[in-house]
Amino acid sequence: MSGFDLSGLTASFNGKRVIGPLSLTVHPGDKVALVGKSGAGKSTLIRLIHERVNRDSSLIPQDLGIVNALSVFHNVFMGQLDKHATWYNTITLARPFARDRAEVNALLKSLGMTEKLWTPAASLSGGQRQRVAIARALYRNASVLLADEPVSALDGPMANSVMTLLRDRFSTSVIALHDVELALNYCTRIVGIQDGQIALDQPSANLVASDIMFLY
Ligand SMILES: Nc1ncnc2c1ncn2[C@@H]1O[C@H](COP(=O)(O)OP(=O)(O)OP(=O)(O)O)[C@@H](O)[C@H]1O
Repeated sequence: MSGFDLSGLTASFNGKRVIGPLSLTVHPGDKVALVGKSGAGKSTLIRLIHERVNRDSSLIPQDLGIVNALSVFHNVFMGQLDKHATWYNTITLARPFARDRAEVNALLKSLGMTEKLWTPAASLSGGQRQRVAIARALYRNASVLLADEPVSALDGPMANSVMTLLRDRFSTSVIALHDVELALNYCTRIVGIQDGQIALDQPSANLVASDIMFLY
């Protein structure tokens, strides 16, 4: 699966509706940026989409989901935990296989983090932790990327290099982004969220940054 057609998406907290009901169709090859002001419902929508497409997606959540007690290697390896037998995962915990070490190392190299393979995640910086979550999503290699502010802790050049990597590695994606320029440069479709509803849905090619500002 690389596209999806979801309807009846709703979320409420304490009896207050924060998303929907809304429908979202994502075609194979769509690279969707979710934009909108803080609290508009972007993270909630990413979570709702993930609940529906789950195993077919690579997820980068806003809280990253990093396990501090584990090494960088093991955090990245978790991206494929459900693809291996239990015995394989158990052996990997103590003594990772050379093929997996090489694959994870290559991913970390593309993210400028080779020397951190065996570092405990607890001792990483915020930007390094974010890159571990990105490496985990790349390692999972699902057909769809769902990401919530995946480059918010990275400096400008690194943010651009990671967005290029994600664009090239995932043909279909939905990425919540607060940086409108990144959204326009790296995504093919802009979906604007306002008060839990879709207030804008246009190809990026038809838009400039000022067209999106009414959402903020
Ligand atoms: N666990 C929760 N309990 C109560 N309210 C919540 C919870 N999670 C989100 N909300 C509320 O739902 C609304 C949408 O939140 P959400 O995190 O989806 O927004 P967002 O667009 O991703 O914001 P940001 O850009 O700041 O991350 C907000 O009003 C928020 O306060």
